[in-house]
Amino acid sequence: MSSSQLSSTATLEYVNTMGLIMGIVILSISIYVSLSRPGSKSLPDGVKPYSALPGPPLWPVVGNLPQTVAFLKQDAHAHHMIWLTFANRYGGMYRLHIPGHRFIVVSDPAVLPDIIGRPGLPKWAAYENVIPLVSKTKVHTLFTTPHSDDPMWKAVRKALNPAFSPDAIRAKFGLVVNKCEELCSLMSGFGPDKDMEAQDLMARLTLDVVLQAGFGICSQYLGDLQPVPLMQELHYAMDESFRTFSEPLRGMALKLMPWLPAAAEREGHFCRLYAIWDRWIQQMRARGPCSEDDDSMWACISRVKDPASGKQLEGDQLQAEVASLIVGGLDTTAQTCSFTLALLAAHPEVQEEVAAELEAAGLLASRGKPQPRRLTYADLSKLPYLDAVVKESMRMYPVSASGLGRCTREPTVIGGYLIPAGCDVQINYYAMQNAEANFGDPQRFWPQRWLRTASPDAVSAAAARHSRESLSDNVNRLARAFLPYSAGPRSCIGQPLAIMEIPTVLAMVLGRFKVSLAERMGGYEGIISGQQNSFTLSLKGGCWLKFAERCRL
Ligand code: HEM
Repeated sequence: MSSSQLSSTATLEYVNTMGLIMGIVILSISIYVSLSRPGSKSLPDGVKPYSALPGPPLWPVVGNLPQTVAFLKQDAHAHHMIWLTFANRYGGMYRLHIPGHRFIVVSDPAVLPDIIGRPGLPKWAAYENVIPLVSKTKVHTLFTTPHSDDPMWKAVRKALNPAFSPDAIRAKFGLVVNKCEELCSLMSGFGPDKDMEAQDLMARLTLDVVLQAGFGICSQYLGDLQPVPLMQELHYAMDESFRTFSEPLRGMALKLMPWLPAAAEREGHFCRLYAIWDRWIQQMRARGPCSEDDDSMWACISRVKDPASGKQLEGDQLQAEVASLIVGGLDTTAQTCSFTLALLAAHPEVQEEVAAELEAAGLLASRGKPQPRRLTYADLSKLPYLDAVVKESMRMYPVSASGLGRCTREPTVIGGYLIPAGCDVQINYYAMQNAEANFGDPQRFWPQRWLRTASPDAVSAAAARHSRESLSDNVNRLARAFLPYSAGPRSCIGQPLAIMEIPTVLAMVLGRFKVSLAERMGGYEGIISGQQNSFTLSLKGGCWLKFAERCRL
């Protein structure tokens, strides 16, 4: 490391440490002020004041110092686990005492209708951290627009619907199958002893699919295994944007001191990222206008007219919408596939259940049948156990772990409490889907809990507490606390593509290979301790797996 880099690192460390000390001083003052603030005087009947919300006492500092330090400094990527600990301790809606910041975390599904889709609750400011990933002029996109009554948001969402219609998704199925064939050949070539990093492989496959299916760009990232510039730049940018959020003083320091090597490095990465988006847009434009029956994402976006000017989207606005679709579909789908493979590798008995289901459908390779029949679109709806496995994996490791963030603009009743204006409200999907109140034995990877045909003794411990409820009610109750794609008007627009792509990848890979954890993962414990949350949930250090061909076992 050069001396200038060292001094840059030292400066940033100094700024962060000073920030921490200042934070503690400000915190102490604000705790004093907030404790001496009188409660709300007149409340509607049955509504409790904000101050009555349970929560960690004087969080973050007093009584929770280790977690505070972890959160503020070393391990901001682990905050989803802290939120879960608090959900189990303080219940389905609690507040955090953060200096100068009102913040509630919700994991009780009964409270969701008070938040999701409610007019007057815009997306919170944290979404703005996504903007620099997709736009150099910092324009809002479908994902970041705060209000769902925004005319531009409505126009883009409406225009994009055909790209995710059942017919459009079915039409892309063949492309996904071809990519999975390519993936299987690659795995077969590496042999059973090679450690393969599933997150990288899945991201390559997903990027090839979204670029080709959505934007007509025939990339070969899966085939050539060279570093993928978009993934390199995007992951740097995500990490950097996340740090701006978790270490605000670092972001400020980099802005105020552009001569620091770290600032120049940041600038270089973002320039390269924007150049990639630019290049792809030029490629798409070079193909000329789209035909009327083209329902690709690119064709749909190209048809959007700005409600204010009546003109088609262009420049950075167009590029940002395209980029946000690619970013939205990339790590989410890829990490879901890799978490599911890792969980199956760590639970061989569940993997064998999947194999039995695939075998019954003629989709499993074996010594006597090295080439199983080709997966069809119709097969996807006939694999209930695989579907339950995907649900269980998405329950335990929802890639959008931080869930949904909204902000109150005026005093608002949520979950029976009067929440003051200016409060950030988070439905933390990780906490909700792993909370003991919502799922029996939540730490157990147990796909059976999702099966309506499960035998009575397969009913979860939570269902046992509701002993008179039918299995079907049990599954419906679980589904209320399960929102990996979110819900309401701002739910995931790409869900139809993901729910076609994920089981296709899994059915084809598991039909050909037996998956096991590489030694370096350190067993199931390694999955639990390796999880990190920045924009999406992933495994720190990679998801290392081995793939042994079933026809050679
Ligand atoms: C496993 C796969 C996926 C998961 C778990 C997932 C999850 C989510 C969630 C939870 C949201 C709501 C976020 C919030 O309100 O904060 C969301 C929104 C969104 N997703 Fe996905 N997503 C997936 C795949 C995709 C794909 C394949 C695409 C596009 C190709 C996509 C594009 C988007 C966009 C554009 C939004 C913003 C929608 C709006 O606000 O109107 N996602 N996604």
